[in-house]
This record gives sequence, C-alpha cells and structure tokens, in this order.
Amino acid sequence: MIWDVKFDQVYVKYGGFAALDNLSFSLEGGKIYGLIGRNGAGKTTLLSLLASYIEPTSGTVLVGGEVPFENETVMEQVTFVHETDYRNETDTVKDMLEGSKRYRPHFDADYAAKLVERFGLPLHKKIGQLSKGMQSALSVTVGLANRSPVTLYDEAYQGMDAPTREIFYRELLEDQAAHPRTILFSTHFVSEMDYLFDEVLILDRGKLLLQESYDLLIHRGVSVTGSAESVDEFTRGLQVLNVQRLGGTKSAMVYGELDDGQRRAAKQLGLELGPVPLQDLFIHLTRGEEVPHEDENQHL
Ligand SMILES: Nc1ncnc2c1ncn2[C@@H]1O[C@H](COP(=O)(O)OP(=O)(O)OP(=O)(O)O)[C@@H](O)[C@H]1O
Repeated sequence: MIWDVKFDQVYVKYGGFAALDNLSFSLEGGKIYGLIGRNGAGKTTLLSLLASYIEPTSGTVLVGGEVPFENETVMEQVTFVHETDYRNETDTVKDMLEGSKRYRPHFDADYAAKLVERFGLPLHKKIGQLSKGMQSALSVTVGLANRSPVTLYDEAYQGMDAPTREIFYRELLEDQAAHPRTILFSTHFVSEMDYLFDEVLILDRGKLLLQESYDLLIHRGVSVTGSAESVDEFTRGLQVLNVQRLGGTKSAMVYGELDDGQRRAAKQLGLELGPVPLQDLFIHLTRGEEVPHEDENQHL
C-alpha cells in the first residue's frame, strides 16, 4: 500500500502569523523525504496536518487522495513518531506494542520483537521508568513495526546515543527496501541522516524554499577553491552562498549546476572543485538576517 501526499495552497495561521504560508507540493509515495528547516520554520506544523492533529486555516491537504483531518481511514494508516513526555506512563513496553497490534493494520509483531531485541528494550518495564534514549528507541520501534503507509518522524530520535541511532538508520533502510512507504523525517541531524533521503524539502519561515532529489541537490552545490583572483573571476555571475579566505586562498560555495565548459574553465584557472554537504547548503540557503530586530533590542 503506497500513499502519496499533496498540499495545495496551504496556510496555517495563528492569529495574524502564518506558520505555513501558501505551501504547495506533492510527495510521491514510497520514498524517504528529509524535511529540514531552522527552528520555527513550520516542520512540526506540516507534520501535524498529515497526522490529523490540526487542520489548515485554508488550502487542501490530501493523504492517499483523502483529507486527513478527523478521517479515521487515514488516521489508522499514518504513524506520527514525535518526542513525548512519558514520565507518568505506567504502561509497559509490551503494553504499548500490544496497543499497536490492535490499532495498526500493518503492524508486524515479529519485526517488533526483533527490534526490541536489537535495541535491548526491557519488555516488562514501565515506559515511564525507561531512560530517555530507551523511550526514543521504543518510539522508533513502533514507527518501524507499524509499517504505516505514511510514517512521520519529528525529532523522535533525540535521546538515542550514536550507536543506537545507527541501528535505527540501518533498520529503516532495510525495512524500507522490503516494505516501501512514504516517510517524512524532520531532523536537525542533517549531516548524519542525509544519506537516508531520496528527496529533500527545505522549509524557511513557513514557505517551501526548495524540493529536490538529494542527488540533484548535492550536485548543485560546488565549492570552488584557489587563488582569490581566480575564484573571483570564475564565480562572477554565479550564485555564491558563502566565502572563506585563508591568506591568498579563497573558497566560494556556489549554488547552481556547472556545465562541462565551466568545469574546464575552472581547471584552466587552477581551481579545485569539490562537493558541498547538504548541511552546509542548508545553513547558507536559510541564512536570514542574523541581527535582532531593532524593536526587540530596545526593551533589553
Ligand atoms: N499553537 C500555536 N500557537 C501559536 N503559534 C504557534 C503554535 N504552534 C506553532 N506556532 C508557531 O508556528 C511556527 C512554526 O512552529 P513549528 O513548531 O511548526 O516549527 P518547527 O520547524 O517544528 O520548529 P523546531 O525546529 O524549533 O521544532 C513557530 O513560529 C511557532 O511559534
């Protein structure tokens, strides 16, 4: 079962403030999407629409061709894994997995048991008594084992240590290959997770800055390094996102695909061309004015 997602001119407004500002895009089913954006960009708001937690102020959201809000058919096919305060949770790990078995039509109990073992989760312990990292491992276990056609992860892996996150990424890729679904990851661990993404969506202050296949996007960022003079000559007219200098050497981060002629010209100028990691592109594409608003300063 493969479900697609469609947003058409979607606004979510809180008073006069647009948390999502005229968003239109489509997600083909069966792929892994990285949803990245700075704090407050609107990532959780976007995922909450898909999970039926909220409805848009205006515009249309479709999941598998249906409006998700208060739609039980859609709700049982969407899993939203997000950070949860489990401090007072008295259910055990086993209780939670049994709940998933009852309410999630594609839940795979054998796979859940395998994940419980992989993550070293104590089946009979109360969830409120698990460490933060174990609570996160339990959340992603549910996210994986539910095998929901649409699975949303909103920073739910924060408490997990690096080896545990690595297990999660490996399981995710393996299980996605066997049981493709539509997965959206909201994450700030961009450099660690980028290899998981088929496509990337960058949100910037409620707007969609870009949606691009990961491979194309990475191809579009190029670092140009060499003598300051040659770098300046080569990058004239190109979109330069960032520049670093060290003595007479300069390195420019260029955004835009270079054709063969440009690559030959770079070589003739003695310039070195290199890749730019997604994380760096993201940082520089979403760099707004870093200076606080004047009126905010006045009251400090
Ligand atoms: N219930 C609400 N009432 C008012 N404003 C809200 C509400 N929920 C979210 N916002 C605002 O909407 C904007 C987007 O918030 P959202 O949580 O979607 O961002 P985010 O990209 O997930 O951020 P982060 O990376 O910090 O988690 C923020 O400016 C936030 O303050």
